[in-house]
Order: sequence, then C-alpha cells, then structure tokens
Amino acid sequence: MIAGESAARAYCAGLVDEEAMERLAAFAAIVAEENERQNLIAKATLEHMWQRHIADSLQLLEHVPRETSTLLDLGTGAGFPGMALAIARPDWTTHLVESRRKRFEWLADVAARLGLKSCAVHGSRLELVDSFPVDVICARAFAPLPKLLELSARFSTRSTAWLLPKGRSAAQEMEALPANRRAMFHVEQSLTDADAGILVGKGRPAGL
Ligand SMILES: C[S@@+](CC[C@H](N)C(=O)[O-])C[C@H]1O[C@@H](n2cnc3c(N)ncnc32)[C@H](O)[C@@H]1O
Repeated sequence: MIAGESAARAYCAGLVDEEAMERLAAFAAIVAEENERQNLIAKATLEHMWQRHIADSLQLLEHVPRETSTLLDLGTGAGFPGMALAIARPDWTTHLVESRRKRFEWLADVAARLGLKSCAVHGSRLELVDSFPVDVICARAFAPLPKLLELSARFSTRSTAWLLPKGRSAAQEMEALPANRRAMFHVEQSLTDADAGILVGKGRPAGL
C-alpha cells in the first residue's frame, strides 16, 4: 500500500521518466491553483495530491496491456486519471471527455501549457462524441457501472481494456451486472486506498 506523499512520489518516479515527473509536479501545482477558481478536487485532498490523485491515476498503468497506444478517459474533470496518464505516457493518443465548459476549457489549456501534443480534449457530453475504437477505457467517479458501459461500449472492441477505479463499491457494482457482462471484469486492489477496488475488464460488453 502506498502511504503518504513521499511514498506516492517515489511510486510515480518508478513508473515514469524524469521529464514526466516534472510535468506531473507542474500539473499538481496547476490543479491546486485552479482549485481556487473552480471546485475541481475536494479541498481536504489538496495536501494529499500525489497519493489521492496522481499515484491513484498512475497505478492504472500496472493493468494496461503492453500494446496500448490509445486511451479514452470518461468525465475527466480535474484531470484524473486521464490527464495524469497523458503526462505519464505522451507516446499514447489520449482522449479526454468532459462536458462542463469551465473544466474542458481548462483541460485544453493545461494540455497546451504542458506540451501534450497527443492529448485530445473533447468538450462535450460523451453521448455526443463520435465513436472511435480505443485500446483502453478508463473512468473515475464518472457514472454507475451499467450506465458507464451503456454510454461507452461503442468505443470498445474485443481487445479493449477497461480500468475503472470504483472505490468501495467495486465488487458490489460488478456483482450487480448481468452474468454475461460480469464475466469480462475482475477486481484489483487499489494501491492508494486499502478500502478501494479497481474494476479491470477486457472486451466489448455483451449486448451493447
Ligand atoms: C465526479 S467528477 C470526476 C472527475 C474526475 N474523473 C475525478 O475523478 O477527479 C465527474 C465528471 O464527469 C463529467 N461528466 C458527467 N457526465 C458526463 C457526460 N455525460 N459526458 C462527459 N462528461 C461528463 C462531469 O462534468 C465531471 O467533471
């Protein structure tokens, strides 16, 4: 378990190169600054930025298939996990979808400021974004699982990986799926929260 800010930074440093670490630090400062203007993350988590947000996002890299080159993050909000992953893996094409204007304009500005050329910000409701196939779909705190799958299945293929941090409700949400959709998922323990799980899946949800 990653406990504390220095452990979280050390964990991230073990996953990404120095340039990405510098960008992640710059991003952390930008989020904290913007949080004065718009409510991006809970104030209580500001002093735990690396553990609660950055390492929490980067831990998804542990479950990403080796051949990944495209990622879609649903409801990116403050940039977690999508922007943090775009910084960690600038060689991927990362699509961030966010419907709130203030947030998507800010995300696009951050991507430009950090020089993330392969990070596309879709400022729209997910329902209105044209379909394209991706290697990985991720989402944190976006929607209940059945709704999430309904809205995003059209971006998946037989080989798409699903990485869904679901907090305490991970196992319960998975168990509540119909059997043919449940079969594509299993729960991985979160490294940043002893009580949280990550739903890891593969494929296109049955019937969607
Ligand atoms: C609870 S926040 C989570 C933000 C971020 N993923 C995180 O964990 O810090 C959910 C975000 O999803 C966005 N959102 C909700 N429904 C959406 C939709 N249908 N299409 C695109 N974005 C949506 C909201 O505007 C909000 O920024």
